[in-house]
Amino acid sequence: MAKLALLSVSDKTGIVAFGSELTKRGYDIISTGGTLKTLVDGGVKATSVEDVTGFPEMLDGRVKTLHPRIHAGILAKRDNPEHMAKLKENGIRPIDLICVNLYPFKATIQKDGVTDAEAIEQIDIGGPSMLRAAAKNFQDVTVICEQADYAEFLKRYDADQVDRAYRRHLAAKVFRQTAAYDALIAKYMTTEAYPEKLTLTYEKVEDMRYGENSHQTAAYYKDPIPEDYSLAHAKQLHGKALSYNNLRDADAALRMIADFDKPAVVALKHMNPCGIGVSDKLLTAWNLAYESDPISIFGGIIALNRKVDLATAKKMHALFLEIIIAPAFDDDAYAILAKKKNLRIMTLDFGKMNPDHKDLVTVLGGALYQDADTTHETISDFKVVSKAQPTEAQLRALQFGQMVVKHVKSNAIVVTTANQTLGVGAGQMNRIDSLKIAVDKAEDKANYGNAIIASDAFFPMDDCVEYAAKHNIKAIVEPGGSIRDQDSIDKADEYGVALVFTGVRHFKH
Ligand SMILES: NC(=O)c1ncn([C@@H]2O[C@H](COP(=O)(O)O)[C@@H](O)[C@H]2O)c1NC=O
Repeated sequence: MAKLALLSVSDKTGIVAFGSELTKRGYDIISTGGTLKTLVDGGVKATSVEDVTGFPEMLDGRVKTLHPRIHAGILAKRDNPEHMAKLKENGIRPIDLICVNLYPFKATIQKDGVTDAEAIEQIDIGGPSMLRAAAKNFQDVTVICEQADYAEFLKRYDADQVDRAYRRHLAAKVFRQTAAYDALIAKYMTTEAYPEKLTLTYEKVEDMRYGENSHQTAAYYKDPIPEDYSLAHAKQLHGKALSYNNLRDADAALRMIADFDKPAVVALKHMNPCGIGVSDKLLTAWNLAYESDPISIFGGIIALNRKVDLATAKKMHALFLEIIIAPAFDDDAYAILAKKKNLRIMTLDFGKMNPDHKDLVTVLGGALYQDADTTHETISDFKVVSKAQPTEAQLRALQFGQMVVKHVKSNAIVVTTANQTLGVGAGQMNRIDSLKIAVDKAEDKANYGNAIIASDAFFPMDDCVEYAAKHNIKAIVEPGGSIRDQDSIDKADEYGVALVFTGVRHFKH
């Protein structure tokens, strides 16, 4: 008897050609309403599923293929005589090939103003049931859930290579696809922040040349429905493919620059800022960021939150940089930057971090899922705990400093003015070492006279205040909260330093 294929697809692209090729290879075809019409209109001979089940499609299409005549035909084990006898006894024909793609749930929930009823109606039930049944019975049934596999299947069929390994490969793909489909539905319906099962799903963007190091393999995946402000929306206009480290750095840069409304330039290395400048003009912001640390910026990632002009582009062109990302580039600015073959030039409409964004990190044997640190404190949140009161200018610098320090790996100390980082001390295992690094980088800078210090977490003892004061720092912002806060306050008073507490820690491990 001829082989039997069931075709039931929402996205009908390529289905006529595929159906036609199947019939040429001797397959009989059965199909659901819309697919059947497409096939027949396209000149492909096919029979209605209704004729097989003896039941009309009903309940607005909620029940079409959910019938034992279909599912027994898929699930029967061909080498099990009892199964085959049962099929015969009930006049059921084995189905050899299932080709299904599902209702467009993802596209539906992305539509503006979609109602709950519309979304729910696009939850496919019969399709996944057939796909899963066929995938379970891959020993005997071939299952195709992607148009990309139509041609490959035909090629293999002709070469007599539709073997068990290939069918298993197709079956595994089905379980990934239905799991991802259900994960999206679960996300749409779930109201809990931390449900009992975390069923996140990501779609592959590309295999990467390597991971964090050249001996590590890696691939890049994106959220199927990325947040508005995210790397997934960035467009690469020029340059080499982004590496694993590039993507992580670019992500860190986007998180940093989102905090600034005025023209800002973030220069970043290894996920830490090496220079941030803010001004009324982009070029001035660039100069401030560059002068923060002209050495570390070499090979850095630059994010700019305004359209890049020629003057700023020329400055950047003079350096070796890995990535430049901005909302747009003037034509002449782009032309000069694009002279560098390898420089990655990217655009992204900058915005604010989604306040509900959650970050996922893996640990051995599990994962941690938490709110992203999207807040920063403003002057109105500051509590002056020292006798000395910060000046207006110092308050603005303290605000800038504590906006920057939360983006620096802990233990983090930054020395800044109100619009420029002067020294960044990142990732040391004790706070005083971070402070020493930050001060050492800052001390010879022209603007050091206006410098303040910001710390991502409290000072466990008074040594940081003392060190800062001895290096001419006049104002410090830190969260407070140490049992020895009073020691730091006393030390600030001893040196006449203004000490401000925010009450909010910004660790970044
Ligand atoms: N309910 C069912 O029995 C059923 N069987 C197949 N489907 C889906 O119906 C779609 C194809 O429908 P049509 O051929 O009528 O355009 C496919 O996406 C397929 O996954 C069904 N629909 C949804 O659950």
